[in-house]
Order: sequence, then structure tokens, then C-alpha cells
Amino acid sequence: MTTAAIIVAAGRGTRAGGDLPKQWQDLAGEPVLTHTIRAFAGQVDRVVLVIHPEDHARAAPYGLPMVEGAATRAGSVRNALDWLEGQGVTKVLIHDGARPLVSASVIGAVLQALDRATGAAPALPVTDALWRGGATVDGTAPREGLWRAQTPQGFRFDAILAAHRAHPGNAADDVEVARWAGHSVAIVPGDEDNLKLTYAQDFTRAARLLRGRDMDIRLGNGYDVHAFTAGDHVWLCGVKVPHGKALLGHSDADVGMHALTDAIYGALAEGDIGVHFPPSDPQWKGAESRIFLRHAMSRVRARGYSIANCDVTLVCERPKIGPHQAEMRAALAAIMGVDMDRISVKATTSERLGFTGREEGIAALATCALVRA
Ligand SMILES: Nc1ccn([C@@H]2O[C@H](COP(=O)(O)OP(=O)(O)OP(=O)(O)O)[C@@H](O)[C@H]2O)c(=O)n1
Ligand SMILES: C[C@](O)(CO)[C@H](O)COP(=O)(O)O
Repeated sequence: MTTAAIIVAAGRGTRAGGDLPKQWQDLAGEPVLTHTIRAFAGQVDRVVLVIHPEDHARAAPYGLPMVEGAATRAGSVRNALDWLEGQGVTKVLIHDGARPLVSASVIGAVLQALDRATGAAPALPVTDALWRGGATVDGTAPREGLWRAQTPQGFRFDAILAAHRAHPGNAADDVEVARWAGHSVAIVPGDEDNLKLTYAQDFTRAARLLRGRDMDIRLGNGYDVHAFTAGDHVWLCGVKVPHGKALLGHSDADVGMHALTDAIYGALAEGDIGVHFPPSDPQWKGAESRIFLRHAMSRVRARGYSIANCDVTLVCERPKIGPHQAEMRAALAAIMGVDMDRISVKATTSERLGFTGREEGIAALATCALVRA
């Protein structure tokens, strides 16, 4: 069984306006047609583009077979069906190049429905009331049983080829052609986001939907403990805090910064501090923990993320953290290169219970949210 998709992109987009036909206009940094073609990658065995002769050079870089369009959409479809004949195609999907947000699940549902039906197409029920009129409402129309048609519209290949060849022409879509030839067409659930770019304002909505779709949010947590040793200060969240003890560690033992750094590595699924800065490596002996945090931040940026927010909790009886809280937030924010309002530092005691309660050491927990838009 061979499946093919015909993407019709030979129209001139007169209703959308602009310097270029709508399928060549920019949508979120790429031509509309690039998004549409990408949606079919891996979904079908073959993709054929139907292109206006003037657009040949623009479409060539896609490296897909190109068929010349006709004066009408139906004529454009017919040219591609003729071209595919004899290539062993059993199921064909016919899709508007101007519907760049079609989802894999809609494509999959149409293909699947073709196992049982000659034709299948996505649609959404009409939910708004329907009126007749112009400047005023002159009447109403029942909406029950009415659907808003989308693409891809899918068919058994031989059936739709024969139907298009016999049809007198100018059908609005391929379902109309198939039904005219006597085939029944199953309706599969459409998708509100699968809009057709028809008018200029449709681009704004499509760009907003694409932005939302691409957003990626990642969460990480970190936990660290350091024991007290003899000394007169501790480093906590980048601040030197006078204290009757010091924290023991291979580096400067900044337990808060370590927990935060691990939370960031965790969000990226890139291990923890020990993986990037092995304690067995003498070069990190006594190292400032800000080196680790800066490295984690460089990984965040390299992967295209930014910090949404971080939250660090220090668990200790003493030193008291409150007087240093603002300075700690400012220090972390400066090292990370983010606004201070994205960084929280807070503290709690463990009610004198456990190792922190006995003042044998300090524990720290951190969470971090990364966002890529
Ligand atoms: N002769 C045509 C007309 C339309 N199409 C394609 O069919 C799809 C849906 O058509 P429509 O939205 O009507 O596009 P245009 O004809 O380009 O728009 P307009 O009617 O505003 O000029 C579009 O991807 C369009 O490129 C085509 O391949 N050949
Ligand atoms: C095929 C179609 O997308 C179904 O909704 C639509 O009919 C084609 O566009 P047009 O605006 O009707 O020309």
C-alpha cells in the first residue's frame, strides 16, 4: 500500500493580499508552505506539490516532485492526480497549502478512516447560530447537521482520479467531487487550529497558535547537603555569611547554589554537578560554586531555554538566613544573568530534628522552571 499527499499551492491568494501569494508569505519566520510540508513528513510515502509556474524557483529547494497548477483548485488537484497515476498509490490525501497547522492526529485519522471508507475528511460541527442577511439580520437558518469542511480530504486513489476526470469542474473541494461521483465520505474530527489562511488577519491567529505549540516548559529539582566543620563563615547562595562554623566540601561548599545548579541540570536532563565537575578532578578543589552555576546557565542558553523562575530553600537552624535573603537573590540573579524577581531564596528550620536540627550541617532544596518559546 502506498500513500501520497497532494499539497495544492498554486492559488494566488487574492483575498489575503500582500506582496506574495499567501503560501509564500512569512509565518513565524518561515514560508507558510514550509510549515504545511513539515506537517506531512513521515505521515505518507510521497508528497507532491502543486505549484504556479511563476513559483517554480521558490518551491524547488523543497526537493519534492512539482506539478503545475491550473486556473481552479479542482484543476490543480486533477493535474496532480494525473501525475500520480500508475505509481501504485492506493490512498491519497489532498490538502490546502494554505492550512499550515494541520496536526499529525488529523492526518492520521483521515488515513485510518480510509481503511474502511472510499473517502474521509475532517470537519467541525457548526456551533454558532446561522443568520441570513447583509447589513441587518433578515432571517435565521438551522445549523443542525452542518459542518465546516477542512483538509486533508482523503480518498482511495482510483476512485477520486476517476471522479475528478468525470466531474464538470469548479467543485469547491474534493469531497464535492467524490460525492458527485456517488462515493460516500466519512467525517473524522477536525481541529479548530487547522484553519485555512484566507484573509490577512488569519496570519496573526496562525502565528499565535504556532508560538503556543512550540512552547516547551521543563522542570528540575535539586537537593544537596554539606556537613559543618571548623571555620568562621559559610558560603550560601553566593553570599559569604559570618558563622561560628564552615561547610565542608570539595569546592566552596555553597549548598544552596549546588542544589540550584542541580535543579537546572535536572530540568535539562543533563545529569548533575558531579557529572560536569567530578569531585575526583583536583582542578575543582576549593572552586567557587558560581563556576558550576554559570556552566549550567550556558547549557540553558545553548539549548535555547531561558529561566522562568527558581526557588531555593535552605534548611538550617543557624545562621539565620532572613537578613541575607535579598543579597542572596541578587547574587544568584547576577551570576545567572536573569532578573531578581525570577529567583527566590527562603529558609526553614527542621524544628531541631535530624542532622540539620542538631546543627551538624545544612541541607538545600531547589526547583527550577525553564521555558523555550
Ligand atoms: N487554482 C488554484 C487555486 C487554489 N489552489 C490552492 O488551493 C488552496 C485553497 O484555496 P484558496 O484558499 O481559495 O486559495 P487561493 O485561491 O490562493 O485564494 P484566493 O481565492 O483568495 O485567491 C490553496 O492552498 C491554494 O494555493 C490551487 O492550488 N490552485
Ligand atoms: C477545500 C477547502 O479548504 C475546504 O474547506 C476550501 O473549500 C477551499 O478554499 P475556498 O476558500 O473555498 O476557495
